[in-house]
Amino acid sequence: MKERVAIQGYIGSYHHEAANNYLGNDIKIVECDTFKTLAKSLAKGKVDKAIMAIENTIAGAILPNYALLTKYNLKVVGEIYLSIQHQLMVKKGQILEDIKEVRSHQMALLQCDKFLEKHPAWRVVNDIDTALTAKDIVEQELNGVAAIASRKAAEVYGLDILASSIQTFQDNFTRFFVLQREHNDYEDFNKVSMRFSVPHKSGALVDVLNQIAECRINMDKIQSVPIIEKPWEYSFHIDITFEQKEQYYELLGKIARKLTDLEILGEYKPGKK
Ligand SMILES: O=C(O)C(=O)C[C@]1(C(=O)O)C=C[C@@H](O)C=C1
Repeated sequence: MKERVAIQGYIGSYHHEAANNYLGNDIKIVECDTFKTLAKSLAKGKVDKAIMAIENTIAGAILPNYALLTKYNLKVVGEIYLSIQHQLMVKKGQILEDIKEVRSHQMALLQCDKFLEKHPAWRVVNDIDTALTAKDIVEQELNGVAAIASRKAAEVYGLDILASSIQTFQDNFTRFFVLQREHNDYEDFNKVSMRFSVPHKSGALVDVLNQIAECRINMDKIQSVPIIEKPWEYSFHIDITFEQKEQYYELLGKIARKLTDLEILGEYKPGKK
């Protein structure tokens, strides 16, 4: 049986492209309207894996997704870095002057902020997913409406591209997590994502960071995420890479007893940047 893989969005979305890049084409894609539905589908065993965008080089972190990892107890087994080149597309025959409204996923709209500023008269509408906006234009024969989506979406649904690579900065990348219900037992991992909180006292976070430096471990990212039950308190999500696993085990030995809620979200191989 083919592996069932949940994506946020529809066929032709960036999540779809990320899933195929990592897992190949011989998989069963399960389309989910929201990140929450995606997380729930995986937690309930309706799919084997899920692909979840976590951060973008222009628009930043997708903060609610960090909370979903914890809420649904999902594990990171890999990551994908995808170049995101947004295209402005319309129903065949429509021209730039016809456009009154532009639709896309919220993150895609954020990434095209500069381009949209040049067209202040356009109504900007958030939608579930980039590919769905393209699909709707064709299926509902919408005039005066443009979608911001991938070249793949324009091909799949048959739209005309009026402007290419309209993101604010040409080098635009989104990082996706590959998620499962259980940890993978990879032998040769050299990247780890973990979450912890520290006591509200001076130097508590610095102490953890110092231990990372002492083990000669590189911290790729730190993200603070609000703890909703404790207003103005935060948990920290960090990604670390190292050469030898021993460095990581040494770090765990040093910090585990100081942190009450250390959680390993995943041990995996870094994606190709
Ligand atoms: O709408 C899509 O096509 C998606 O796959 C979603 C998404 C995101 O969630 O960030 C994925 C990559 C891009 O950053 C823009 C949108």
